[in-house]
This record gives sequence, structure tokens and C-alpha cells, in this order.
Amino acid sequence: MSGLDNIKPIHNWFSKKLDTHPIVISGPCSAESEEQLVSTAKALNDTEQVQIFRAGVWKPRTRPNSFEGRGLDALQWLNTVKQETGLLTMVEVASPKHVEMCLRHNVDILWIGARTTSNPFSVQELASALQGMNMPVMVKNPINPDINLWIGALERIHKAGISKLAAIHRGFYPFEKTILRNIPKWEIPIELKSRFHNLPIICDPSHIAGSRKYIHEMAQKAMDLNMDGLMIESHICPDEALSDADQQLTPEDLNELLRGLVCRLHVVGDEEIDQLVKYRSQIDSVDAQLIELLAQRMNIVEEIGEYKKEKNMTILQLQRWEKVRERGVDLAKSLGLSEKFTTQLLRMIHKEAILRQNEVMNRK
Ligand SMILES: C=C(O[C@@H]1C=C(C(=O)O)C=C[C@H]1O)C(=O)O
Repeated sequence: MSGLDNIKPIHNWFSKKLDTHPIVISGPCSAESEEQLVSTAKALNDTEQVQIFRAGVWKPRTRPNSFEGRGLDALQWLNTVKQETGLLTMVEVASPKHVEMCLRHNVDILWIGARTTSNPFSVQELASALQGMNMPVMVKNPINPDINLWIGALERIHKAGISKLAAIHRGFYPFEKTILRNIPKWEIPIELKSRFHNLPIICDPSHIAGSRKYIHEMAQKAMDLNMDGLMIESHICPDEALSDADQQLTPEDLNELLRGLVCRLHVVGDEEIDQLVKYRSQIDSVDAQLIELLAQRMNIVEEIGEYKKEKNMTILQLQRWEKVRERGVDLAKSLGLSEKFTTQLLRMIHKEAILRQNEVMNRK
């Protein structure tokens, strides 16, 4: 059934327990110098809120001639960070060579970036390089909102024997210009979690936001959706960063942001559960009525289909459909439902009605 059935809870990945909620991964977009890495890491460590230090060592850039990372040197600097702060380290890998170098330099966690996840050939190469290592790996979502591509990448890594596995939600490429850098499409990580309950999901609000302004809002949303952790970029001097300057926070701003997050409880006490049970039974009853009404409507639609067949009328009746939509939206608005939601719902119902009548028409 599930291709991800042997996943270790993230809190037990290391001998030192990661027992904070959320787990916070932070550090610069790119490792630029030893000084920058060590000073950022020390300031992050002082906040006592960060457990994992991230840094891009090889940067996949959209256009050539952009800063592409410091490679091997940066891996050595990360070791200094580890020694001086005790933070765990995390690096993006895109090729078997990267994996090999990270293993040799004691990197604690690897992540696979969105561009790499989009390509099953590359993911498979990484999986083969990781075979039997049981190295912790986090897989970012692919650039496009294709949940199966994301699951496929997670499965390939899992099949290589990796049980310390997590997903990172960093949003999806917007084809149109949007306020946020990436479209969050929260329904996709929600669907992933509902298919694989034991898979930890980390949110990367920096890449969703693309600008410091929206990071808090995105991080709060991730907490409200009960995600396990946050990956937020930080830099000792963001304005001087060689990549993604707009979306990196100073360690102090990160600290403030994290302290301002409201982390609601997932599991509550008996009293709250009693109240929830009451609300939920109301919802169950309303849902049952909704479904019964929809079934009734479809029966009438089929009768109309029979009638149209007898009278040789077309299935689609645009004027009537327009009226149905207008009446529905007016009523919905007066009851506090949005026009967008109501239109989408009625469109789905109309589409099903057309299919049903099509079946009736073609019935021998
Ligand atoms: C049910 C009918 O057939 C179609 C379905 C409609 C609906 O679901 O409300 C409306 C118009 C038609 O396109 C109808 O003609 O009334």
C-alpha cells in the first residue's frame, strides 16, 4: 500500500533529541565565507530556537553567471560551525558527487531541491548514491504542483533504505507574476500528510514569501496546519547576501518572528474534545443532508434528461444554467458565502448534470 511505511519520527533522528515544536532550520541561502557562516550560526544559536543550520554550498541558479556557491570550502566551514555551536548542519545535494562530498565532510542532513525533485532521473541517481547510508534526507516539493512527482521522489529515497525522511513544502512556481514568490497551494502538503501520516513536513516560508514582509504570515499558516518544522533563511547581513537578499532575515529578526508565532495545540484536553465531538456531529449531519440533496438533484437532472431525449432537445441549456448560477450566487451571498466558492461549486454540479444527461441520452 503506502510506499513510505518505515519513517522514523523526526524527534528521534539524532542522539540529541529534536524535541522543540516547531523544529527550526535556519541559515543563509548560500555559504559565502567562513566568517559569514560562523557569525550567522553563532547568532542563531544564541536565540536558542534553531536546531539545524542550513547553507547552500552548490547553488542551482536559473541563469548562468550568478553566484554558484563555494563548494568544498564551504563544507569545511560548516564543520567549524558544528564545532563552535553544536548545531546540526544541512546542505542541498543535486548529484551523487555532492552526496559523496557531504558524507565525507560529516554533514548531518541532506536536502533535495525543487528543481532536482522535478527530475526522476536525478532523484534516482541520488537514491542510488544514498543506498544503505541511512542518512537523514529532506525532499522539497517539485517546481510544479504535481503531488505524485513529490511522492515519487520521496519513495525513491525511501526505497534506498532511508528512514529519516521528511518533506519540505516551498510552494510552486507561479506562471503569472504574484505577490508571493511561489504559490503555496497549501492543499498539496495537506494531501501529502493525509496520505502519509508519519511523514514529517517542514515548511519553507522564505521561498514561498520571496520577501521578508510575508515570511511571518506564511510561517504562522504552516503552524496552523500543524507542520512539524520551519526552514527560514537568515544572514548576518541580509542586504549584502550574494543570493536571495530580499528573503533573508537577520538572526534577531528571525528570533522575534519565531517568538511571535502562535503554536496551537493539535491534541487538546477532554473538555475541548467533548465540545469538538458535538461540533463534528453537527457537521456530519449537515454533510449527510448535503449529499442526500445532491443525489435528489441528480435524480431530477436524469428525469429532465429523459424528457429532453423524448422531445429531442439539447442537453446544455445555457440560459437556464446562467439563471441557476445567478440565483445560487445571490442566495449564497446573502448567507455569507463567497461568489467564487459558490460559482465553483455550482460549476461542478452542472458539469456532473451534463454527464448524467449524456449517459441518459446515450442509453439504448
Ligand atoms: C438540468 C438541466 O440541464 C442542464 C443542467 C442544468 C443544471 O444542472 O441546473 C441546467 C441547464 C442545463 O445545462 C436543465 O436543462 O434544466
